[in-house]
Formats: sequence, structure tokens, C-alpha cells
Amino acid sequence: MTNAHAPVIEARNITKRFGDFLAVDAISFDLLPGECLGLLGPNGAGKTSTIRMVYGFSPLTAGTLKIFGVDVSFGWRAVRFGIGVCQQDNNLDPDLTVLQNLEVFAGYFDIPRGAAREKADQLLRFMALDHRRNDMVSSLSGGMMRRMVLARALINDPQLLILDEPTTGLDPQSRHQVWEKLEKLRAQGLSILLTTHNMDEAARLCDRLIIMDHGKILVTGSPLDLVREYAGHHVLEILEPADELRAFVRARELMHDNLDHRLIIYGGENDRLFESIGMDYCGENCIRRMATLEDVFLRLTGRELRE
Ligand SMILES: Nc1ncnc2c1ncn2[C@@H]1O[C@H](COP(=O)(O)OP(=O)(O)OP(=O)(O)O)[C@@H](O)[C@H]1O
Repeated sequence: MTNAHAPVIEARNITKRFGDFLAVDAISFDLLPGECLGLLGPNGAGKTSTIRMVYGFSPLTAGTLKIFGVDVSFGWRAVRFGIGVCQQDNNLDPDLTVLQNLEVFAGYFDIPRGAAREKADQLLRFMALDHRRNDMVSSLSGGMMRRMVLARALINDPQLLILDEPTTGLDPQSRHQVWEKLEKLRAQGLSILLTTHNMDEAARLCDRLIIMDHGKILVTGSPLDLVREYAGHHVLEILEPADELRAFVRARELMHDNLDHRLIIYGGENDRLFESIGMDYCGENCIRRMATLEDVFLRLTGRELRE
């Protein structure tokens, strides 16, 4: 914790094996101070297994992990108080009120009662949950529960916040509320590691992404750089394309993905080619849109991120 520019997380060849199954295959990455780093990948890619090792819930099978410059193989005591964690499940205590949930959690960090109440008040205001402070957590909506779990993860003023799929299962409005809170925390300089399989979340929140599949890192980069490098600027998506069009695209060696009922052609910013393809082949079956992280994943794996 002495060097302000040293990585918050330094993971080297971290590996997780469950019996014969290799869930995380010797991956290495850094999280820099103030950065929001996202692990993006489909279900089963190894994202949760990775971050569970990072927050000390699951021991490493192999590799080394330093948090705040401290090698955690020597114990978690020195780093535990600097980390806040939001697991995939809400796991709040249903027998307690909103405020009590925060106060009990503060106790695990030896925060004195007065300071804990002050911090809880501040967090409930920040998360727009102040009006529900004396309600049982079981009465909260899904979005409120998620904000509550986030508040709880912040009770110890962590330097590093770790989030496992922060908005999975939320309706669009609740998801946007959580994103707004996370953006504010990020602007305050908090270092954040999150997992997601939502490309909008990854693109909106993360400075840098690690795209994972089958326990391995496929690529790393800023969301925009990854899109530009692997999928260009614009995409022409054609439903039920004619065989002649598929043949044309192959003959011209255009960057494309040939799916069962769809053809996706990737192109530059002002690609005239798209206009000519559109006029000659498409009609109503053609959509022109901006390239996204979804396209990056498809280009890299031949599969779609969304199941
Ligand atoms: N305790 C365990 N025992 C055996 N296999 C496990 C265990 N935990 C995870 N796995 C397996 O490891 C692989 C990676 O799972 P993991 O939960 O890390 O993926 P993920 O990318 O986080 O996916 P999701 O988005 O579904 O959470 C999966 O095939 C999963 O079935």
C-alpha cells in the first residue's frame, strides 16, 4: 500500500481446478488504481471462479496473487479490510432491517457503533434507500436489494470493490440506477473489478476489459479499442441471406461471420460497400448498425455472448 501507482491486483498464472476440471487456466492480469476492470464472457467462462480467488473465497490451485502489493499466500489479514465484495447472490439477512443489515456487517470490520451508524446513514442516502431504513430487507424490490448489497460492500470504505454480475436479473430501470451509482464510485477513484456477460454494462462501466472463454483470456483492451480492432466500425447484418450474397462475401474476402440464418459483414466507418450490398441484395432483411462487443466475441469464438 506504499506506492500509489502500484497495481491494486497483480494476478500471475492464477489457476482454479475443480477435480479434473480446469475452470481458470493460468491467467494473468493487473488492476491499476482507480481503474474499473471487467471480466466479460459467457456463462461458465470462469469469471466467478476468478474473482472468488481474488477476494479470498476460494483458494488458488496455482499461481500468485498480490493485493495492495501483499502476496495473499501469506494470509488475508492485511488486505481484507480494504476490499468490498458484492457476490452474485444478494445474501442479505432476511430477519433484519435494512439498517440492521449494515450495522451487523460493520461489526465484522470492528467499526465502532457510532461510526457504523454514520456510515450506514451516508450509504443509505447515496443508494436512495434512506426511506426504507427500518423495513425488513425481504420487502425490498430486486433493484433495491442490489443497491443494498452494494451499500453493504462499501461499509468498510474499501479501496477495491469486487462485483460479481452487479445487475444480472434486474429490470432495465433498476439496472440503470445501479450503473449510475457505480459510475459515481468510479469517479471518486475507487478501484473496481467486476464480472459481467452484459456487453452494455461492460462498455459503459469498464475502462478495460478482459474477455474470457473456457477459463482463458482471449483478449484485453478498452471496450472501444477491442471493438475497433476486432469488429471495425459498422456492421451489416442480413437475415436469411441469399446464397449469392454469401458467395459474393466469400469471393470478395470481406470480414464476415456466416451464421445459420444470418450473415454479419464487418466494415469501416464510411464503407460504400455496404450501400451497394444493401441495394443489390438486402431489402428489408438488412440492418446496418454500430459494431459492438457482442461482435468482438463472435469474431473471436464463432459463438454469441448471449445464450
Ligand atoms: N465448485 C465447483 N465445482 C465444480 N465445478 C465448478 C465449481 N464452480 C464452478 N465450476 C465450473 O467451473 C466453470 C466456470 O464457472 P464460473 O462460475 O467461474 O463461470 P462464470 O464465467 O462465472 O459463469 P456464470 O456467468 O454462469 O457465473 C463452469 O463450468 C462451472 O460449472
